[in-house]
Amino acid sequence: MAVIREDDFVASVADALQFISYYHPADYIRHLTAAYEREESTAAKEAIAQILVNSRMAAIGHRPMCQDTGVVNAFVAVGLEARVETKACIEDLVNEGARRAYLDAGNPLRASIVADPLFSRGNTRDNTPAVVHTSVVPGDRVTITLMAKGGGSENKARFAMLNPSDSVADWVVRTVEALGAGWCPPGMIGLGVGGSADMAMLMAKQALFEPIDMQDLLQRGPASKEEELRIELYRRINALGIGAQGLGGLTTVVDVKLRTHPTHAASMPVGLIPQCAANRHITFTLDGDGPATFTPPALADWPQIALDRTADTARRVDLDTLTRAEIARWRPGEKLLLSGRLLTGRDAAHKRIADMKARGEPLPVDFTGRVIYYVGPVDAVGDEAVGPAGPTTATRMDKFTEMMLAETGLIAMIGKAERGQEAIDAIARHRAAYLIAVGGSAVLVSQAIRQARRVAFEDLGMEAIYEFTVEDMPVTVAVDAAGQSVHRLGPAEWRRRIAAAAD
Ligand SMILES: O=C(O)C[C@H](O)C(=O)O
Repeated sequence: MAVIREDDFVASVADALQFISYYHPADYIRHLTAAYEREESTAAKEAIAQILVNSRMAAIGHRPMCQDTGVVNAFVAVGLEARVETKACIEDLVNEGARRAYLDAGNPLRASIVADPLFSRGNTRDNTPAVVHTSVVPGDRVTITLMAKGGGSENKARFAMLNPSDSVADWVVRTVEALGAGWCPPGMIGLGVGGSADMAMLMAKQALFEPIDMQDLLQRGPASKEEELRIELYRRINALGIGAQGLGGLTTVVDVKLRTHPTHAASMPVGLIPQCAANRHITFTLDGDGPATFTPPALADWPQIALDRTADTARRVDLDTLTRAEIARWRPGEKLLLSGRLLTGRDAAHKRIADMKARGEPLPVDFTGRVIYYVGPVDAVGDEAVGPAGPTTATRMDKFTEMMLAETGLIAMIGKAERGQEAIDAIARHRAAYLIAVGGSAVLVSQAIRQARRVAFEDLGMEAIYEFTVEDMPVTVAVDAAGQSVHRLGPAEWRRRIAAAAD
């Protein structure tokens, strides 16, 4: 009987979570590189290039590839003949491993979990608790699959109870079309079909652990009806033209993964979970022979890409003297290099600002003439000004946009993904602008941040308001002062082009 020591279990979970925070799986890099080489849309190609360069920087620097270091999902399969030498339960062991990994002094990961989700939503400060699923299997080993799942892609999980005669493919394509870009394409779509409502969602999550092999599948051809469906969905989703970061382009998904299970004759449960560019998961086995070890990928797995950072192709912007007149000259799709000071703020800060305004209280920060960056950064280590600090989904801030522009003096915003009509109307009304940085390129973005200091709402942890001083921070104009949106123009154009090429 294999005897697994408690500390080997905990240390293996901690090491694995550290490992996946900075190493992308090789299959994702290979498929993303193929997408980069194929991409014809300039904006989408640049976004994929940034994700690949960022991935290499994270691997070299051992810093998180994305500032959203995720919620820990653990699937623990305990062999009936294995013995884990502990008085704790499996969930506690996973949580202890997560705590160690997220509080690691050399590479602290971001604490994103809030307790009491309905009311106080206080940050637990160590990213626990994890979501733990335990099963009992034959054998004398313990096999653990860990995933650190980002909030932006998890937010776009969907479920439908279809009729048995309905087309699952049509539902999936319609659903992905409506997701927008908050899940940070290009990535994968995990599907679970059958079982019960809860099982379909679980299978959709587990499908994302399977190897990414769409390029091989396309080459060898389908060997089953499931593989035929995967190819159909891969082609139809990419034909939507959504593209990297929703900018319009050829690749929205690099693969579609599928699990199925027998179901009731009356039912067709379908779960859909997208996986963003921060594709972090790993499986290892404990056999009583010490903690698990993890083999780093070879740097040769990453393509060598030089990003275009010359001022010839980008407008330089001084944030400290920025005026509405200057903002009015920006055009959708234009590249900007920002220098100077900006403020940060995301979900919890916006809610608190709105509540304070409603109560007539003065704000602790003056937003007049300022630009806000929607971000929750990772804490700094060594000589970093701040840790990885990529954008968060701006769409969640839409409902606060009119208030921020009308009542605080704010003149522009930076985030990722599309804005809804409510926010676009507010932007046009106030002659403001919305800029985007590339989601999933957090290390790269943080290179432009020279100084960072918390200026308000310290109790919100990573959701506090910071002031960043940036130098040549690359962004793209996503909604201009006239209310034109690249997230509408780009996908519409690439959908047309892809359809024309198919005729
Ligand atoms: O929490 C974040 O930093 C980002 C989030 O995962 C998002 O994609 O909106």
